[in-house]
Amino acid sequence: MSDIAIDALDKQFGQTQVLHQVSLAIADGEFVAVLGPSGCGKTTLLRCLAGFERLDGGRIAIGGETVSGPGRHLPPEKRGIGVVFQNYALWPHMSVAQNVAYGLKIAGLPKPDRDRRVAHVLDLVELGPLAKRRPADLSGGQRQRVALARCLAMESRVVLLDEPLANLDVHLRGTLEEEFARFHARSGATMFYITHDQAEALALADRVAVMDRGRILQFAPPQALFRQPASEAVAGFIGEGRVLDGEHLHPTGAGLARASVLGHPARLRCAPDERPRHRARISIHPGDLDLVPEGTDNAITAHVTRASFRGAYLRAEVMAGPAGDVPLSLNIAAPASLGQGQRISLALRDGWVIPDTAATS
Ligand SMILES: Nc1ncnc2c1ncn2[C@@H]1O[C@H](COP(=O)(O)OP(=O)(O)OP(=O)(O)O)[C@@H](O)[C@H]1O
Repeated sequence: MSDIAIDALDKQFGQTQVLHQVSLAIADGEFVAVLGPSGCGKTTLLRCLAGFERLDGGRIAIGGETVSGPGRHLPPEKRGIGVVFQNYALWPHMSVAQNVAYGLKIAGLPKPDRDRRVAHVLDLVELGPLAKRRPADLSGGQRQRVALARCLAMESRVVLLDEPLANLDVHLRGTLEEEFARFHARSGATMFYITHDQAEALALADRVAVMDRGRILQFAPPQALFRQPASEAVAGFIGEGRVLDGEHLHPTGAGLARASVLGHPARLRCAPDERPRHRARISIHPGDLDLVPEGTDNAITAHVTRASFRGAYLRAEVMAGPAGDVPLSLNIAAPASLGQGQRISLALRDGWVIPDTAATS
């Protein structure tokens, strides 16, 4: 088993606390992405997990065995972990096959077994014909696959990936995202994937840990982060989210509620234990707003500040609400045309009442 239990992890560099009470319970074989802005502590968390850093507090267990904790620090090579770094950390003087075989050689696997396993994993990542090439003669994507082949060859049950797609072009990123998904399906390994790119995190992971300033804000499946953000910070961070004021919130049962948003009644989703309150904060996304004919009942009025052509749809930035001072974005299916300054009417189709964590029960 290679489940990972991170419990109340603290880490500081000098006087600076970089990780605060980080706890994550990751299931065996799960694909977890850690998403957060630059400097929030993602790489430090990965390095703690890999054993490159010692903890200042808390505990990490892999497959039930404590690898870091009070009085214990298992060295990186004893953790059964494969790491794919941003630069892939390939040996420049070794061929593709030698790079993949290196760990097996150190582990003492006899040469015939080694050769067999290397040939097999190079086939899996479709690099068999390039086995004799040096890393310098490979594309970024091919180097990436060598790094993955190395994890496959070592049969790592846990694979840590540190921004593996950074520095690659958009087309290659798409192809390699599929590569990771295939690698995960094939190996069944527990994957821990660091990124600051939310599209990547949401597309790949079973669950995403959203991190900010050394703390985990929410750890949930991509859909839940998008549809039920736990806080304003997550709501504003995921999927071009906007947070609006709601008034006179009335839960109506079954996770639904009514409230006044931008001066008009709205039907919203909420937590099942949500209570009536005067004020609430509402999470919405561009897809929750529809253009409706002028004069539609309860429509929100807005004026267009910018409209841009995006191929399949038109993207509109508008100012909405009774005072025309609330910025919103929406996507309108093509063909459509909107001009700057044009007055439009909108309907709010969906929204999520952000739970009031300060509420007393
Ligand atoms: N060895 C170190 N000594 C001192 N400070 C460090 C050290 N390593 C990281 N830090 C600091 O810890 C904080 C978190 O860094 P970390 O690299 O974990 O962030 P990150 O989220 O991975 O950022 P990025 O996405 O830019 O790589 C930063 O403020 C960084 O400057």
